[in-house]
Amino acid sequence: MKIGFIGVGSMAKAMIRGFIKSNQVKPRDIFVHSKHAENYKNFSKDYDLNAMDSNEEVIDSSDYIILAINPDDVIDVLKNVRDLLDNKVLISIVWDYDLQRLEELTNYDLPIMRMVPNVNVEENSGSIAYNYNNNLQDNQLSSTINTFKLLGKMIKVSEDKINIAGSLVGCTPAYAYLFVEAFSQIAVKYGINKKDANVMLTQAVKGSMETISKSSLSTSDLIDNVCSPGGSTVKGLLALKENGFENAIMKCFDATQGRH
Ligand SMILES: NC(=O)C1=CN([C@@H]2O[C@H](COP(=O)(O)OP(=O)(O)OC[C@H]3O[C@@H](n4cnc5c(N)ncnc54)[C@H](OP(=O)(O)O)[C@@H]3O)[C@@H](O)[C@H]2O)C=CC1
Ligand SMILES: O=C(O)[C@@H]1CCC=N1
Repeated sequence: MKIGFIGVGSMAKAMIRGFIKSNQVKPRDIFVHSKHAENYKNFSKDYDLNAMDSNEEVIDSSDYIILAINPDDVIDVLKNVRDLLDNKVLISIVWDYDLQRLEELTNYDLPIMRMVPNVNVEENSGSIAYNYNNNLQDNQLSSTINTFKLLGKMIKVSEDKINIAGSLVGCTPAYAYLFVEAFSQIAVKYGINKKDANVMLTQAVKGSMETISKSSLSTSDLIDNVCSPGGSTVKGLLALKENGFENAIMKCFDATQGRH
């Protein structure tokens, strides 16, 4: 499968690194272009990709085109390439651009898949919420899913829920990093060096996520299991609640749902 990237920013780079780490996608089957030559040419050289001189050339060389640009650039970019997309599959990772808008900006026959990935795709442990329009053929769907499964878990979501799923999938890594960063800073205050604190915290968080995904217990039961009666955990938990942890999470999530 020849994969083209229009835009080679943080997310495209994470996807490309994930594809290469999987050993299932050859660097020479990846074609890239972005706005600034110094950005995409250096990256392309580092990974032995095909650096193309224009978005048009990316499309010409690829079967599956990943639109990996920011929402404000979509209208201009698609205006210039919409007539070149015949017989291609467009995969958009653009935040808050629904399938209907993408169809309006291209042509109504184009197979389009919409995805919200997260940066963990770089380590092949990402998640990708996705949906697609009716123009996508079964073989296009299965080959896309088989390829993107290399990057992590694929989760099909209806169009009316994809922004909500997108916040859960796409934004959460930053909050998880902040959670670890906040605890590691306090560990430094108590005299543990940050590197050791990060090792301990990362393993504790990773193990907890593993437990959530494998256990038959609900998350609230799992919390209860950690809280020994009269113990430290419940005191910490109540301190979190008293200081607005859950309210802060709610505000955080609401903020991610603001339209651009
Ligand atoms: N970062 C994340 O974790 C996630 C991001 N997304 C979505 O993915 C999209 C990209 O995000 P992200 O990678 O973080 O953003 P970046 O700002 O890092 O990357 C944007 C890319 O778009 C390129 N670009 C801008 N104009 C053009 C153009 N005319 N032609 C070709 N390329 C162009 C830029 O080029 P150059 O580098 O040369 O300046 C850059 O490579 C966004 O819509 C975002 O919402 C979705 C889920 C998660
Ligand atoms: O911050 C953003 O808008 C993008 C979408 C999800 C993660 N990064």
